[in-house]
Amino acid sequence: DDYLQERAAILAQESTNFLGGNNTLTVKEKTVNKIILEAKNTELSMAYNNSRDFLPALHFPRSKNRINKSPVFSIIRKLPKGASLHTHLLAAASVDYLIGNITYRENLYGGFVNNVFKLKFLQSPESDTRCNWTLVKELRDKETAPVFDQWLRSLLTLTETYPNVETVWDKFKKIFTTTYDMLAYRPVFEDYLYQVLRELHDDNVIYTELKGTIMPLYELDGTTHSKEEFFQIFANTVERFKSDFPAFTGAKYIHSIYRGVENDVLKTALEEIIELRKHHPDLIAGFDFVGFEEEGCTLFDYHLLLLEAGKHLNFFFHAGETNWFGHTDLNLLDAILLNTSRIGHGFALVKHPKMLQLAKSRNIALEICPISNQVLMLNQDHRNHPAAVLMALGFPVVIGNDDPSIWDATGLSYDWFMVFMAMTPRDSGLEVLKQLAINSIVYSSMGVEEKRRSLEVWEGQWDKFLDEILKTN
Ligand SMILES: O=c1[nH]cnc2c1ncn2[C@@H]1O[C@H](CO)[C@@H](O)[C@H]1O
Ligand SMILES: [Zn+2]
Repeated sequence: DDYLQERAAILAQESTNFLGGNNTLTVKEKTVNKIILEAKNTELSMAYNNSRDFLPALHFPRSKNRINKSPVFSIIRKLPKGASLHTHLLAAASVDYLIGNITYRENLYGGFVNNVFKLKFLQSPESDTRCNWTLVKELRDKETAPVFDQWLRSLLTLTETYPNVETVWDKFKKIFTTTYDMLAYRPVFEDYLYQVLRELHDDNVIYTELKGTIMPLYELDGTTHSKEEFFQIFANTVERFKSDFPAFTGAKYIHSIYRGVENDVLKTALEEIIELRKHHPDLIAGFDFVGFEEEGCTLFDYHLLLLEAGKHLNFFFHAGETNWFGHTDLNLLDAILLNTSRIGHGFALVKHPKMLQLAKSRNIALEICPISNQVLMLNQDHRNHPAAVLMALGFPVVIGNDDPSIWDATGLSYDWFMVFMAMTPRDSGLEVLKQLAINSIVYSSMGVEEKRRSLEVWEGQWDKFLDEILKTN
């Protein structure tokens, strides 16, 4: 009797501590929860004795089509997920859109610059002398569209397996080199950003924070827009989207530069973004570094500049996106000491109990991007993702999609699926999903009024979602 009591008490304690474990569900939510748990348990049971069928254990490019058929996934697609707070603008729209729409536009040229294939809009191929440009239309006609488009797809995605982290990052970086100039063409940039928001909206996401860099947007005649104009165009596009889709509450920009720049370059970049933010306080949320974390500089290398800039600027640092212990992962410590608002990935955080405690007491949320971690080779099976431990501790976690374009994904639901199926216990259901959605709004950098409105919109969607699940099950 004592034994059973003690056993039950421990289990109860663990489930209360788990992310969302304190949520009490309404009667309606409890009914929906039953439906969700039944679907979850059916899928888990099928995989239990044959873990080859456990979709989160497979490489995403191989599991994607099967996930599309999963009943749990179809519920997650419909579920109002709140926000995506970790998305890189230049890898955020689906590759289908890039290839099927943008690369079919007039005046798009392709050519090899330093052995990397680049795409760019040009009025005449002579206007850029870095290589011999050929019209994409000619390349496509020569090879036939299916062959050429398949080649492009292989260039723009990471769907194979690679020997190690270094080789996968090499290919990953090249993808951005291939598309950068193409996306910096002003009319394309506007359509592209609109499409990014569209795909999130279609996936029942209402708000996002996009990590990007200030692109010198150009016109066909070669004129380029200023940094100020870049933000104006960005802001106008977001506003246009919001007026077309009133349920979408907004998008902000997180300025992101390569983590290997010299100190003087960083100093200028920080001063510049602080200045630009004064003109666009609602759009520019803050600052981050991007790039392979083992490469370039550590946050500690930059800490003096960052301490100063931190008086005027919020940080959203990628940190601890690594399997190493004792060097790269110390970026976590500096991110915390530099007062980061959230941590991107924090894959290594569980190895540092003191930092974990600090992050929790300072209410720093962790942006987890499971599919990114798998494709970029930090782990293979999502059941081994360290975020399961963090969620078990009740640590504030939010889900991001990082670079969905690169793994031929769209929206945020695939990452939610991995978290729900592989990182939460069998009997965790709607209470955890609800908390993940609420977290994404609470830990965003929206102002008080923006948050209030987003929560209100989300609550309306949530109620509709419950009704829809009840109606169709
Ligand atoms: O998860 C990530 N960690 C670090 N850098 C990243 C990640 N995802 C994308 N980028 C980097 O961001 C830039 C595009 O905005 C690219 O340079 C890409 O390498
Ligand atoms: Zn990232």
